[in-house]
Amino acid sequence: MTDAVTDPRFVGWHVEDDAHRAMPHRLYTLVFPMDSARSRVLLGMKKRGFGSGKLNGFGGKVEPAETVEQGAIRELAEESGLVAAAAARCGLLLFYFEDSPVAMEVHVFQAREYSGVPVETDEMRPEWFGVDSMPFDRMWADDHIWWPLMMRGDLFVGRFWFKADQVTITRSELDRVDSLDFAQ
Ligand SMILES: CNc1ncnc2c1ncn2[C@@H]1O[C@H](COP(=O)(O)OP(=O)(O)OP(=O)(O)O)[C@@H](O)[C@H]1O
Repeated sequence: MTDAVTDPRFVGWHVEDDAHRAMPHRLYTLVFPMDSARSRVLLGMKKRGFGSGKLNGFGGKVEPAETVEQGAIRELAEESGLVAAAAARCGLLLFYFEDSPVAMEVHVFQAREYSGVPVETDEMRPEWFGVDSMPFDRMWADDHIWWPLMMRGDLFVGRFWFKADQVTITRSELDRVDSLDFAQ
């Protein structure tokens, strides 16, 4: 596994305080395939592993030999069957769980053009939802907080502190940013 502390792709240090910057970070992607013509977004019901039972975008850990965007496109294909040539950066999320010494650095993307049709995989069961009727009660507790910014087209950076129950948020920060260019 990539050494999370020295991973040169880690960009959280641009927005973190000294204490959190010193934590090991693991990089993840989170991709939302958009169907703008019908104001829909594809979510997947996670069938196993971290976050199982929740609806979420598609994504996972970034592999050592790929860029974050390549990882986003790869996970989208693996988990949903959709093939995208590019993914647009929307935000950066940092998650701290009280029982974990490793911070999660999640790079959020939208896929606006893609080919293929959604297929159920071992990991995810895909389903379309209207962007104005999101099933936030079946998603991660942070999602409803930053979702409106993403829908407005604002770029954002969020930090969320979770209890070990993976439900309770004890502290949060969310900022609109002019650029995510540091997150290359
Ligand atoms: C805490 N609040 C959260 N809010 C919204 N999304 C969250 C999240 N916490 C994790 N996520 C996303 O959940 C996926 C986990 O990925 P995860 O299944 O662990 O990775 P990967 O597919 O590589 O796993 P395998 O080890 O191969 O099974 C990944 O998209 C990551 O961005």
